[in-house]
Amino acid sequence: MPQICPSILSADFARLAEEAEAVRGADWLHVDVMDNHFVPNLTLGLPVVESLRKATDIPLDCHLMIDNPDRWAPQYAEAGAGSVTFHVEAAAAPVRLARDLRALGARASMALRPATPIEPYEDLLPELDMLLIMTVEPGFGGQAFLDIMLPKIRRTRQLIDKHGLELWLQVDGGVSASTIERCADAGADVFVAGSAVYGADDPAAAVAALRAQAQQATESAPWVRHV
Ligand SMILES: O=C(CO)[C@@H](O)[C@H](O)COP(=O)(O)O
Repeated sequence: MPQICPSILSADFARLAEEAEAVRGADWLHVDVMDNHFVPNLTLGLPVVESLRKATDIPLDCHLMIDNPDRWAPQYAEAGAGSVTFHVEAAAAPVRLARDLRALGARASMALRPATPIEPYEDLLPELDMLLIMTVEPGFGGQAFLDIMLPKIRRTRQLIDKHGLELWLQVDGGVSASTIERCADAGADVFVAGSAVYGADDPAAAVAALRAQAQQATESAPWVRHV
């Protein structure tokens, strides 16, 4: 079943509790943490995650676009994030960090910028619960989807299948009604959508519609084994 994660980067930061309520039915609430070093934007941090955790039942999917995730990521797990994503380009010891996150009870997830290939990290995949392939340069919402990421999504799905892993494959950036089917067909099963959800008149209906589209595309996708 495809999962949809509305990104609160496109929400009204002055009304985050209401904005979480507006996407009831979403699988995860995607929380973009940016430090103005790893990416050229500054968003929110631990205190906001701690408050959001109390304000919504939707599990939090924290995407850390920050330097030194080895130091900070475990604190997001302790703050109640159900899933914590760090960037491999920023992590000093990604295996140790993934193990630390799992030990704290969070799902461990690793992200790749568009120019970072998956192949050097094949042996790390069993240490992860999710792999995030960025389909825009990280930093801002509302950017155009990078079609050139589709082969990387396909190759990653092949690696997941080759090793028989239960790893989720997430895509983030420019995911919308016009791109989600291509992502699902290539092998993604977890979809972050910011402007496509919060820019809609009815964000909860947009979540349901995106999930239905992804489900339909997944049913006929070449990577799905029908038993
Ligand atoms: O991480 C990021 C941007 O760096 C994303 O999570 C954006 O928030 C996605 O926004 P849309 O591209 O869906 O508008």
